[in-house]
Amino acid sequence: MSTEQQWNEEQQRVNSVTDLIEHRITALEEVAGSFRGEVVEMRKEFWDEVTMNFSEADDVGETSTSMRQQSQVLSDRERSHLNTAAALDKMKRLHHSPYFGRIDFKEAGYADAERIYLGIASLLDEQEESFLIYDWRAPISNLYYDGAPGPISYRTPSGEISGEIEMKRQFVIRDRRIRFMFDTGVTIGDQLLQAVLSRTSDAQMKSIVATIQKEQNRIIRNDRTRMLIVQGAAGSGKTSAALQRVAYLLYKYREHLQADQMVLFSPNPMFNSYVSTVLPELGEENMLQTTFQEYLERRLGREYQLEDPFIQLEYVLTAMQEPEYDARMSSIRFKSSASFQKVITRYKESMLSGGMKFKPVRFQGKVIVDAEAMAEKFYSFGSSVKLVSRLELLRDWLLKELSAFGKSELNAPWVDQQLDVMEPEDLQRAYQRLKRKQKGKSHTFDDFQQEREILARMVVSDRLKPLRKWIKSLRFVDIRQLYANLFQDQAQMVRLLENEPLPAHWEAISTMTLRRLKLQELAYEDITPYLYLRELLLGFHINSGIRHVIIDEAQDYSAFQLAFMKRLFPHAKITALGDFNQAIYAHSSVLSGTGPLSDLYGPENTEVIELTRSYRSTMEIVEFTRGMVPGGEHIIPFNRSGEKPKVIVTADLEQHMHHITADLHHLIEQGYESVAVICKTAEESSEVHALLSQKLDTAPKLIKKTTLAFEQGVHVVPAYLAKGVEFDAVLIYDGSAAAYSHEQERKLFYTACTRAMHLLHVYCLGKPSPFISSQSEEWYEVSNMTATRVE
Ligand SMILES: Nc1ncnc2c1ncn2[C@@H]1O[C@H](COP(=O)(O)OP(=O)(O)OP(=O)(O)O)[C@@H](O)[C@H]1O
Repeated sequence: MSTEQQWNEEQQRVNSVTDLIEHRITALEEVAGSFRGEVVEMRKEFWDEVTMNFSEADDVGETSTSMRQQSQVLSDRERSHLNTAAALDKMKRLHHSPYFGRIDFKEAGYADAERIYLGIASLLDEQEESFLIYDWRAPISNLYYDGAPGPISYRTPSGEISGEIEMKRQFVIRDRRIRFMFDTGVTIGDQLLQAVLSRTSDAQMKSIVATIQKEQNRIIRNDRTRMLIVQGAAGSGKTSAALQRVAYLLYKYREHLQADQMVLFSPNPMFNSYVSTVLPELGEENMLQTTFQEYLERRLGREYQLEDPFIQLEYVLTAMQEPEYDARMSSIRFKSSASFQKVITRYKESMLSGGMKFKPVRFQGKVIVDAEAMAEKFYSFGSSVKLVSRLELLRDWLLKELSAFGKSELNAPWVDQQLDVMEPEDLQRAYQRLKRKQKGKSHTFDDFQQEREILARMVVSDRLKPLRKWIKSLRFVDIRQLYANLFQDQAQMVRLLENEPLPAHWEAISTMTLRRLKLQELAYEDITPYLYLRELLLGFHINSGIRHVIIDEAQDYSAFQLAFMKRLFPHAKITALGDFNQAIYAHSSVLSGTGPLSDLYGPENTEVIELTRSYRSTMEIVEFTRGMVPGGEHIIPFNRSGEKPKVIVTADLEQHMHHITADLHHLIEQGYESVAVICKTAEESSEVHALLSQKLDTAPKLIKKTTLAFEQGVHVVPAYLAKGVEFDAVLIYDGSAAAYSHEQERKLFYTACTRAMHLLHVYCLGKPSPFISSQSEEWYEVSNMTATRVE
């Protein structure tokens, strides 16, 4: 058959499938319209339909049954309405683009091959017997992603099916018309991928279902492993694969798994908005999205001023000249390590025999039970009783002591004073309370003495309430003092470290930690250990409803934090995605090989998948950036060409800004939709933003750590906040040796440069960074402007 004939035949199929979809849309719209009307009517009539009669006690029961039945009918109708709306939404999406792939599969034992068309949702024919379109997540669709033409098999719930793929075809169909169509081999359409990747970027991430690659498919469909680790080069599709994986799991386990049982940990709030449209685009609800910092804030933010990872990073990047710098670095490394976690675990064990610290129970400045008495009581319970049980026993004892204290205060002068100033409402409240307690028995304040006692008891009880709550929630354990103690007692720390050495600069670390604790502050590196100690002693908060945790940029979590997450989500499978070359924090973890991530659930429960092909950037950008990191030669660029990255060396700030501004003007004129000027720090970003705002017609957008939405246009952004996102063109504000030459800056520089999809210009105020100059000049073009004058 000629290509033209094939094209016509396929176009006819597109026509008839689209006709059917249109027909379904009309039918569904009718149903949806009538449902909507019905539900609105029912809501209005709700109170008429139910039998209302509250006059007699017996009728109350009848009325509530009637209301229950009526609200059941209403909620059934609403559910049907929602289902219809979802079906309609699915049809509309199919209408826009019904399918993107076809495979002809001849099952063993059958004479003819079946034509299988794949789309973002399935569609049955008019008789509801056979599939006109298969959902991309259906078992059979795996053949499309996984197999080349030839013999193959796939797994279904009822067993393995084998056969042969006779043909694999790709389409781009938009609004009833086939725009592209070609037959393809193993890799799904280099051609289509070329077309997709050459497009300009979007304010939102896109779904990649039509072009999922074989190795990405392994990530998406992996549903057995407890811990799935993906180590992937910058732009290799880790985040994309993770999101399609969520859609896949929601489809495969739709009977048991809901979107709110999955949570994504993102590097920053803006990233959340960037990825938030992918799942809805695939017809699924969004999973929960958060950042680790948000979680920490929720747990400790009321008690402490918490430093966030960005402030810590800014310190790491800018404070090299400060006297405490080396000590802080040593502190960050130590406190993020698995050894510090062990230290804290041993510390807790050691408290079985001594060392617990308590806060005295105080009332109006007066000590009711002092810390020594509490410790004495605590250790009187005997060594066989578990620590947490001892705390509970101590709590019960304290509550009794508090009751006794309350009784002894009934005649205290402050109570009299309170009684004197009692308002009539208070008296009324007291009376009501008494009545409730006595279960409706008639009661009057007939006896003055009795009345006073009742009111006094109420006054005392009200006043002691916060203290009772404080005791009940075990807040009498002095966690701050216990944490401080780790840094006050060097001999103890040496013991707890067992055979490991004290970290360098121990004394300075201690002083720094204690100083901040005193100010009610926790440095970022202290937050997780502090919380861990608290939870070890008072009991762990766990979230047992979550079934899947997806950690993006997993290399940015410390060993300690990862161990913490494991405890927090005891019933979840974990998907951790990251890139060790983008590990920009001082506490970062490695992803593959032996490391905290792979140790978390042990080798038998862990699978590591590596992605080495980079899709985001042009071949030239990948060739340039991969030279900056060790092992970069393993990163394979996707075959898409653009211009070589440019390195522009300038002599002074004026000249520097002049060239950057001219470049931005030019890029805007050329139609680049998203351009980023990437700076090193937040401070530098706001300075550059101010300068550019004066020079450009439309002020660029400054991205801060609090920025929530990612938009098109020109941005100024610190490198660490550009993590995970991408831009059509990237201008590095200053890639000079003065800005990037320390080893800890290498990965930040790499992360910044790899945000570029089509164009990368590195401006250098002075000599270029060694991460550039150590590379062969064949990978980039240099323009030295130092000798030219700005007009
Ligand atoms: N199979 C694919 N088909 C089409 N586009 C793809 C595919 N895989 C990745 N991409 C595109 O490549 C770009 C990078 O993908 P993504 O952001 O998921 O990579 P990443 O590995 O998370 O990157 P990084 O670690 O650098 O943040 C995105 O524009 C994405 O749409």
